[in-house]
Amino acid sequence: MPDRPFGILVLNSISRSGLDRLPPGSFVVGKDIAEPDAILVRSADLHAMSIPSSVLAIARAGAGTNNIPVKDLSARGVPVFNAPGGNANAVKELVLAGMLMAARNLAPAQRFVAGLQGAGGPLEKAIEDGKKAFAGAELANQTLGVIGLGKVGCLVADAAIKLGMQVLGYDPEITVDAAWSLPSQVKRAASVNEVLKNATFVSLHVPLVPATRHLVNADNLRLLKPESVLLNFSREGVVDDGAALQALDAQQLAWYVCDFPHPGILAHAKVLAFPHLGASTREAEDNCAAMVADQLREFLEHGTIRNAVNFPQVEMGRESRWRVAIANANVPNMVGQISTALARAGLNIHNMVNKSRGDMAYTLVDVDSAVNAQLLAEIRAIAGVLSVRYLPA
Ligand SMILES: NC(=O)c1ccc[n+]([C@@H]2O[C@H](COP(=O)([O-])OP(=O)(O)OC[C@H]3O[C@@H](n4cnc5c(N)ncnc54)[C@H](O)[C@@H]3O)[C@@H](O)[C@H]2O)c1
Ligand SMILES: O=C(O)CC[C@@H](O)C(=O)O
Repeated sequence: MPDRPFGILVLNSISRSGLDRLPPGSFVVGKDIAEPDAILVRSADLHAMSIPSSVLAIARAGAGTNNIPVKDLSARGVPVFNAPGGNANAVKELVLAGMLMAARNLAPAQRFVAGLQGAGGPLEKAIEDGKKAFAGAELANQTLGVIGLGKVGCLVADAAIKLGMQVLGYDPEITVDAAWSLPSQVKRAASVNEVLKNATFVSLHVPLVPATRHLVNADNLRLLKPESVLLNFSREGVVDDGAALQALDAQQLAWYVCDFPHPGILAHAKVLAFPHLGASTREAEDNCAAMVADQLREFLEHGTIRNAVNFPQVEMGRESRWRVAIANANVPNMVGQISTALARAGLNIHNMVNKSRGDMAYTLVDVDSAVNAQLLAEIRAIAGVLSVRYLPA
């Protein structure tokens, strides 16, 4: 353990039930930590800030990591943790709310009723005369297209099936676990276009990456039926919002439900915009904060990597007091060079694990005696080694 507590810089409001998992003796947690060992964040834009060289890990208390410069951090050997599934139920419930709000015209209906305040005349008559304008449609038997069948998309698909909807799903990289968790009634689409052509409700649940920017755009919005509802709980940028507004104006689209408001869409009568509210429930905030706090603590204290978006899962039970954690490029002979350096220093390897994912690899080595600063410097100097940490228990 280090001779001082780990410093954790907190950049957004993070649930206490997560922060309380970082005990005061071992961690100093706050908004003003000068040289933090780690950063805990929700939606704050880390692209806009210079991340101090002291930072060993970033933990995102949520799913999306597009607000974090993951590539740059990978090059520094810094893992970026997130909380897969921690807020999925919260998002699912808001998607259902969005579908119902659109299908039943609830926002204009509510505005109509609020407008009756002080209008004079018999309220009952005004209500009965006015309600015709807000008659809607039921969800049952309609088709929902789900684009992105990860943690959120699978729950949305499942809930829609339970509501009696038909579900058409598209995800070219669906995981085996996600495929197993989907109800058998979900039909598989071969493309975004197939979903747009056949669904009346289309809900997006993909990360924002270069390949998903403007996934829904002027070209493919034309495929929608005029009564369609598009729901974007993914990210601003996944839909070309200008094209969505044009589709609304041209009556090629009935509603655009969006969790990422910006000046261009705020005032449109057919936009239902929420203030990035998908994950804002007590339960989701607690889940995500607890998950990332545990992952951060395990990493800082033992080098364990669980749920990093840029590193493999690496866990090794601790059987010796002396552990070295090495992040390195996934190139040949890294393990050979690390073991040779340890052997040259007369250290016996007690246990070792090395895993890779894409360009990144990570090695945990437990040795039978203490490691000195010179050996750590030698390992650090091996070409391809990105970071080295000594973690004596
Ligand atoms: N509104 C909110 O508050 C809120 C909350 C949680 C997540 N999100 C957003 O939703 C996204 C999804 O969350 P999740 O927890 O389900 O993530 P996830 O990683 O579990 O699922 C994402 C899925 O998208 C799929 N995918 C990637 N590219 C695709 C493409 N081109 N076409 C179709 N599918 C594609 C992946 O294969 C994966 O299965 C997050 O990245 C985040 O941006 C928003
Ligand atoms: O932290 C939040 O409120 C939003 C999180 C959400 O966008 C996510 O990607 O998990």
